Amino acid sequence: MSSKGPVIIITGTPGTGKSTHSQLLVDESPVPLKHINVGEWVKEKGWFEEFDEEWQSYTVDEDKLLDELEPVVAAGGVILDWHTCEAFPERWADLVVVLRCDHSQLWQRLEKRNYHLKKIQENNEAEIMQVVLEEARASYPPEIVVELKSDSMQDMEANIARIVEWITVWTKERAVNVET
Ligand SMILES: Nc1ncnc2c1ncn2[C@@H]1O[C@H](COP(=O)(O)OP(=O)(O)O)[C@@H](O)[C@H]1O
Repeated sequence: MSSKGPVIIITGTPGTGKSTHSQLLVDESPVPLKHINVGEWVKEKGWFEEFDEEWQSYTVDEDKLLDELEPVVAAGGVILDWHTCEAFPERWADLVVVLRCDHSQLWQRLEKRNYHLKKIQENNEAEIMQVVLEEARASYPPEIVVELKSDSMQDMEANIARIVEWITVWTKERAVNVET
């Protein structure tokens, strides 16, 4: 019997609901899951090379990040929550969830976060052009990439139920010990 839970990547444009979904999944998953907010992790550990004032973003030290994540991922039972997913090796992921959001809703969510206008525009355009979805599709096999709408609380509830169902089936198929 294996005790390894799945590795789930939750990705999407900032503000689409990755962290909120991840927290709910940690609470509702039938197997223990560890939520790694990769952006926060990078900042906490100082794994970035420079801060771009104009775009208010970091250039991440990806080699360092991947080295540190490798053993965490190998242990299984992880949610990787990040606005990009192409840096992660294909072999890591059991499921890749791409959250999508209506652009006017996204605009409001990012405004509430006090992002400056340029950053709101950049993210909103990326969402309209489905940049993260295309990136996920280019990086992982199509059967493990799932696009989910995250406009409302109802969407979120349905998404969580669906992912919990997926985890239940996945763990049963692999006879994962759910008692841990
Ligand atoms: N499906 C949803 N319906 C309503 N509000 C949502 C939904 N998903 C996220 N939110 C809200 O949008 C904001 C951004 O969510 P968050 O999970 O922090 O996004 P991300 O981690 O993708 O940046 C939060 O205030 C959250 O409560």
